[in-house]
Amino acid sequence: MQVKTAEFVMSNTRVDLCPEPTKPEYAFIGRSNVGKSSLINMITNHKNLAKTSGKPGKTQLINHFIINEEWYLVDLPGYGYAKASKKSRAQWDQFITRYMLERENLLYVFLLIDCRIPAQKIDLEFMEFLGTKGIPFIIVFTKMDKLSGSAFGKNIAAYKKTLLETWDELPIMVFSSATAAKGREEVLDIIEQTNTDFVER
Ligand SMILES: Nc1nc2c(ncn2[C@@H]2O[C@H](COP(=O)(O)OP(=O)(O)OP(=O)(O)O)[C@@H](O)[C@H]2O)c(=O)[nH]1
Ligand SMILES: [Mg+2]
Repeated sequence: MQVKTAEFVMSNTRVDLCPEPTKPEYAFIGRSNVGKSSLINMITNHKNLAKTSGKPGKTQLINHFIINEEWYLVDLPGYGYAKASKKSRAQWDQFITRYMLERENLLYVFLLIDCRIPAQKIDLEFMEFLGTKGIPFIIVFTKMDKLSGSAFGKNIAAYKKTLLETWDELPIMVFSSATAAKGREEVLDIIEQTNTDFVER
């Protein structure tokens, strides 16, 4: 699939203020600094569509982008930022949980994992939350360019093993690098294949 147009629509913290849920939506979530905003830019081929930063905690709101005037990509704030205050963590929990549960046009969540880091409790718990609520998700391993092929293979094998301790089968997985433009076609293919599942309620 080709990305012909990609435009910013709006930012907010409230589901009821998001765009009308009349088009399929795909959200990007994961720990702060994992590369959510960078991946959105890479996929859409727009350098600065989503704001990125070397410092964790850059994205703070629910950001909607419309692609080809047909579907939404949503950049979300990350979780697990050690320096975030208790209050801001509680706020994150509240509005992200609401978004996940109430956003009726949300088709898939892309859950990003840094391929260099061993399985983290916070990510596994978030997957469990999605599983319990029946929200379909895809794992995207990020920053592949930062590891050699053998270290990467070893880390992914260990991650799969951890997942199989709780899940009967592995979710779909995509391996990506925003700097090396890897994983773009895979993500776009998933979107193309699932777009048609959308039924307006
Ligand atoms: N080498 C490399 N660096 C990356 C990649 N993806 C993101 N980065 C870098 O990682 C940092 C964080 O990227 P962001 O895209 O802002 O991360 P985020 O998940 O949106 O972070 P928050 O909005 O703070 O939750 C930036 O310095 C990016 O340049 C990648 O695939 N490879
Ligand atoms: Mg971000």
